[in-house]
Amino acid sequence: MKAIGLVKGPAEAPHEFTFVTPDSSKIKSGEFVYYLLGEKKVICRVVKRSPVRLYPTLYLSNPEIEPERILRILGVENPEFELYEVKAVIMGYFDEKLGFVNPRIQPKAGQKIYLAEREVLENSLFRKKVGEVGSVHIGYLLNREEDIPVVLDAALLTSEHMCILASTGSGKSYLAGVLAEELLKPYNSAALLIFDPHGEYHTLKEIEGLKEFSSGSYKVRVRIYDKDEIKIRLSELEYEELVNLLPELTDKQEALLNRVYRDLEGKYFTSAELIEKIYDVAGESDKLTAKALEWRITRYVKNFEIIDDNRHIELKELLKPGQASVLQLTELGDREQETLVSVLLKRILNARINAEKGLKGEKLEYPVFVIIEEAHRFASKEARSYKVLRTILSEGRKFGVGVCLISQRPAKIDSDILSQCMTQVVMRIINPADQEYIRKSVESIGKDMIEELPGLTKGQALVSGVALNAPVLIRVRERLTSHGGVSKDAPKEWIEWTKNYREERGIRKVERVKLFWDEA
Ligand SMILES: Nc1ncnc2c1ncn2[C@@H]1O[C@H](COP(=O)(O)OP(=O)(O)OP(=O)(O)O)[C@@H](O)[C@H]1O
Repeated sequence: MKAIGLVKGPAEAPHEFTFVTPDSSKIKSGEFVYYLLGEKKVICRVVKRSPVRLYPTLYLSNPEIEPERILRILGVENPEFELYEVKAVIMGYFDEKLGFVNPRIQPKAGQKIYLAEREVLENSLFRKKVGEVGSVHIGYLLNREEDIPVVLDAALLTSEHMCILASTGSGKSYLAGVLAEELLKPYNSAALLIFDPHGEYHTLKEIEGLKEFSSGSYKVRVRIYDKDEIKIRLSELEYEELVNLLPELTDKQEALLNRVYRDLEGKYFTSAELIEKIYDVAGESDKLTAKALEWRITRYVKNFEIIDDNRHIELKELLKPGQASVLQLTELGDREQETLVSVLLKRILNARINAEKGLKGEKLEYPVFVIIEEAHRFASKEARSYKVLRTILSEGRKFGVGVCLISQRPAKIDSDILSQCMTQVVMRIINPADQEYIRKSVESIGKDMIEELPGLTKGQALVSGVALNAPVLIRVRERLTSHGGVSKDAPKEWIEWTKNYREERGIRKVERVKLFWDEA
């Protein structure tokens, strides 16, 4: 146990203090240190480091001569000339039952500060150990060169919802892939659904051949659903969802459709039956309105390929423990995507409620976890899927429907929804409006932590919330499967395309015809 600094005194807030440390201790923001209170180690998080003594400018005037040499020439024994003042926030000593307990006693001036050892961090910051049942190993502590695993509690992560927020290209979907891998390990065996608007998650299929994902009778499965397999039944659409698909309805048409829908609610019907019912209810007096509705239903609803009279995705096929289902939305339009998310999530929530309450109807007997990429498109107030997402975020935990929202535009996600994500993973965010929005919507992220966000690089993140005991900065672990969202190498693809094009057409390099003067 080697001291790295000495306490200088209290800082602005009662739970903060400063200590002085030489540059060699390499203490950075986000690091964990402690002071002793009797036997107890009171753990503190470093939030700021500012220089108190630097080399005089004159010592730095010749790049060929190191300032330490000048000091030695001047007879200064200790070459640790640069000193830093570090602000630390007291988290408390760790108690197995209570978590961090703030002793409300500041360290005394001159008291020694120690760097928190690996064991101290592993036992206090995380609720789980790597490989334990219900553990999610997403990476390592950022500030340490040695690999200190960052492990989240899968139960809290999946039931209390989570979000991954970052500017584009920061590594959100890479991290979501790590999360999916962890949840599909035998010690979690999750029932996982991924809404994948950019086709980035098909590579998870590689899991099926990896030894890390099989144990005894456990065999993991990854199902990729493309456009042709994604179907929702017409009769599963709520009235508003159907109206949203039919542009420019007149008041009269809406009123007629509404009446028909009230009669059909909860029943299974085809588009022909819906149209027949419209004519029935309209009678002779409203035949023209019925005709206009028939025309719209035939033209617009039938145009949506995902809407089918009979077929729909079976929930029990889609969601099973030890299986990830990836819904590839790449070829679907925005309206189709939102309608799909809305209808499917509603069915999933109802199936969970039915199972938990022993009600009739479709049931899912186990909790499920849903990853939603591009969440700002589905969770903004204007989105068709907003209502169901808000319900799931506020009530889903009671019924075992957990959600992970991933977005590069957090400010577009409704704040009520975002504030229900109890574990937050925030990566590099440059836009100040997004930073401010996160600070306001996410309680556990303080101002000092927000300041870290622009300085993070690809694959680094701030993780906070219920799935661990204290916020930490991490570097994301390497994926076991390849990442499906790798940025395009355009020149490589252009060269490849040109080569194939020439080969397909038998275009060979034309040798220049030799002319008589070439011979000369
Ligand atoms: N932890 C990591 N280790 C190694 N490479 C990474 C890591 N995180 C991201 N990358 C690489 O960085 C690139 C961008 O990552 P990713 O696709 O996850 O970003 P993103 O935030 O999801 O971007 P977008 O918003 O555009 O979807 C990819 O090529 C990926 O392979």
